[in-house]
Amino acid sequence: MTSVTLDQLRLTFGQTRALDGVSLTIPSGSFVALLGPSGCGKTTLLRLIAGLERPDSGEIAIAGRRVAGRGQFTEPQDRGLGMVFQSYALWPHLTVAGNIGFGLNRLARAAREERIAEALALVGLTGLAARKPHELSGGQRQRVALARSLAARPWLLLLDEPLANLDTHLRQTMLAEFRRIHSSTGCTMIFVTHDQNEAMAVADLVGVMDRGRLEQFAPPAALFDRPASQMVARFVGNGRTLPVEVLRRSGEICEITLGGRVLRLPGVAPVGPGWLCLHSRDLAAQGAPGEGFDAEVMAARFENGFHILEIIPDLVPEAEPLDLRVDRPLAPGARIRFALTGGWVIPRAGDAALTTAARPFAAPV
Ligand SMILES: Nc1ncnc2c1ncn2[C@@H]1O[C@H](COP(=O)(O)OP(=O)(O)OP(=O)(O)O)[C@@H](O)[C@H]1O
Repeated sequence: MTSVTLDQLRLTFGQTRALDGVSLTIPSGSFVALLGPSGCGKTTLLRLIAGLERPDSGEIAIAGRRVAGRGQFTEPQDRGLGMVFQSYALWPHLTVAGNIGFGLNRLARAAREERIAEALALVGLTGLAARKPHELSGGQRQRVALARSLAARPWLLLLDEPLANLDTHLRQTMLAEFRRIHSSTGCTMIFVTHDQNEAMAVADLVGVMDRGRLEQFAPPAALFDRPASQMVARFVGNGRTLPVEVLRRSGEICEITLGGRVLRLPGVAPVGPGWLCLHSRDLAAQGAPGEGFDAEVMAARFENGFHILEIIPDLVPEAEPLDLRVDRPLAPGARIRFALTGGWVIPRAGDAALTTAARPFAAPV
């Protein structure tokens, strides 16, 4: 079976530290997304696994066999993997069948045709074998590129932003296809994307990267529920972090002060400075006087069928606005009261200098 183990991978291009000590174990048969802002090192990591780059230091093992590190290097074609890129790179003069069978010359004709038919069926293109790439839609071309990789029956498939050139509707269709192909082939898939909705929709496990480092590797829900760092808390789901003081911790409940108020919320921070990580689902509009927090409405927007208010709590005036879902919009300047219904408290060690008003990460495209 095909697990992938990365141990302390480092790679520098000139002055740029593209990867800065990444360690990760990708279980055999899993569907993993590598996610992070532009330039965080996702593609570099994928290229290292593929063998298209050599690490400065660290090791890579595929299916328990070392392919890079300690003086060893296995060429890409000998790693038993398939790759699908953003650009489909199909041969324009070959038919769909010709493109898919291109790398299968070592097989006898009958076996090759069987593989082509099998790959076409896997991606739902049976019947289009005789077409040329220019006679296909963008989505169909992407499927041919996928079929070409699958025809070699790889145990490890690397996908580098494979949906970047497709429109929203086609992306959704292809995401469903990836999941279906993953469950029917059982191969390990590693998918690079900067679009977190895409990552969350397809992957069993998501690796969030930032500035060449792996911040967290966890199932999608855990990135929301239990972010490991301020970066993950803010990047995933457009989260916010508020500075708090942790007074006491008992198991996974932290007693904190937020703007002078004492609260008990889930978390794992030791006594001392902490971040309270919040998403809009952790806030509820609440009318009861004397309870909750007072806030001022800064802006309102309509998103995915909900009215969202951007509010600044009176107790934390320096905070970046929090998102609050409401039934009806309120004008900027209006007052509102809200309750905290959840959140996750993490330590503020090391990044205490970061302000809560730090620039938000770019929204997913
Ligand atoms: N061949 C190269 N030569 C010089 N610098 C490089 C090279 N490849 C990558 N880099 C730099 O390494 C860093 C990581 O790049 P990488 O392409 O891995 O990021 P990424 O997370 O995939 O970004 P994006 O989402 O924009 O594709 C970036 O700062 C990039 O400019």
